[in-house]
Amino acid sequence: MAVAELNSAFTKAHLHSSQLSFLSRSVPKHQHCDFPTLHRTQQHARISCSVTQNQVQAPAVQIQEPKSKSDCYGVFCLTYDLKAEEETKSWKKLINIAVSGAAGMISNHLLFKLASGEVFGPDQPIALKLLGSERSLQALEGVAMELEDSLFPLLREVSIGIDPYEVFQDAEWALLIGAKPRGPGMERADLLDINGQIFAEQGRALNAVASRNVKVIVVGNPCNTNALICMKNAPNIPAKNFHALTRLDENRAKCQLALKAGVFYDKVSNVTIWGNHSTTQVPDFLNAKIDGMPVIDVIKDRKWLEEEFTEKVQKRGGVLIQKWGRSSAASTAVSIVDAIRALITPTPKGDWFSTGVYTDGNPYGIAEGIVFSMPCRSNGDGDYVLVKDVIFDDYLRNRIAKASTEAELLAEKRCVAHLTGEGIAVCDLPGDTMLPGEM
Ligand SMILES: NC(=O)C1=CN([C@@H]2O[C@H](COP(=O)(O)OP(=O)(O)OC[C@H]3O[C@@H](n4cnc5c(N)ncnc54)[C@H](OP(=O)(O)O)[C@@H]3O)[C@@H](O)[C@H]2O)C=CC1
Ligand SMILES: O=C([O-])CC(=O)C(=O)O
Repeated sequence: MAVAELNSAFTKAHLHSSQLSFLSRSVPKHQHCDFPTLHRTQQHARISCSVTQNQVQAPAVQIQEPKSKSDCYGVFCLTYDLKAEEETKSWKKLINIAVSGAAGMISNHLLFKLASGEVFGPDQPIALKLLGSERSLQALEGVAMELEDSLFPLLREVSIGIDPYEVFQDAEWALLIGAKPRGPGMERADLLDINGQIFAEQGRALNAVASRNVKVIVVGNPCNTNALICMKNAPNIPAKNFHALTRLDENRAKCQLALKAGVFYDKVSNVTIWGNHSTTQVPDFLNAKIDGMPVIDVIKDRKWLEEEFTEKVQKRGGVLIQKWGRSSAASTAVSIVDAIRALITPTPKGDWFSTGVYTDGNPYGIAEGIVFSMPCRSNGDGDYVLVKDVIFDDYLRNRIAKASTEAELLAEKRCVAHLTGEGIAVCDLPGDTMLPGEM
């Protein structure tokens, strides 16, 4: 993209959105920025340019650099004065949000929700740090351009890059979406290994450069075991900060229960997804409620609950792929928003939410050392506790054991032992179970 074009787009976007007073601008006509970065902090806005490893970059010239950043190359750093901006006075401190697979389908929905303020709130400015690869870098520039053109006042910085050690710097949230999709004929063990390598590296990068209390939500499949690998490679970050996304499954379960009961879905609460984000997951109707009443007292069709409901939720992703020709993207982005909001707002009294978290110390007797979806509550500080007051009867216990979601995760863990530092991998996966999207 030409520099002049960039300047005009960034300047226009910023002036228009926040009525900034323009302080200084210095951009040589001859230079070209392939990987532009828009930075807008409370005091400054600047455009910078990240480079790939094999690119030659002109010497950096710093212009009123507010904080030291390796990706800001002076001539591309524009500085504005935001002090006059009344509306920012009540804003909170900027937070850094890293997103991998940022040029993918899910991100294409998610990034605009994050930037709009609907996730972290109307007084929370954000910086988006987008991770791509050589293959997606050009597309990522397109994503960044669309973000600029959206004139989001709360979006203060956008940076793109392909090195997780740069992109994850100071990240307070890491939304790890990028992963290789399972192709025809590919064994689950192969997928575990290929994607496991990605999440091992990203775990190491988070460990090295992210905020010490970064919250990590792993979306890329197989997300439970990817989250485990990421966590094991980031020993300096609390294990409980790592989540595997099962909120989409919870939302799917709520929808099916509402449909069967003939109520709007806001009446459905206390739905837990137990286990793996795969077709072995156990959607829990025993503890679920409709309008405050146990689901089993409202839907008096136990056979439907045990068989049809359960299978519908387990296979919903695959049915959608058959219809759409691609996997759930918009509803996944919505569920990531739900998952974040569940951690940053107090859980409504008596309710809970599902998320895949580390099992160590769990009160349900589930094997330790795996990432397993369980019911949680939060007081809104980004942390959570496991819910103790759930009915955990023989039906549920057997279902979790017999449907082998626990055995499956334990087998996946053995299969990636080489990536978690737990010895030599032994891959004895029980059957070739599937992701919800594979049928
Ligand atoms: N947990 C859940 O509930 C759900 C999880 N998912 C999972 O989320 C992930 C992303 O889905 P979606 O955004 O739709 O997928 P897309 O195919 O649109 O994007 C995936 C991104 O992954 C990155 N990627 C990383 N490694 C590879 C590789 N080896 N080959 C190809 N691409 C790679 C690519 O970005 P780049 O080149 O920049 O690395 C790509 O943009 C998938 O793993 C999917 O299975 C989907 C729905 C629900
Ligand atoms: O398998 C996939 O890629 C999609 C997926 O996870 C889902 O729809 O739940």
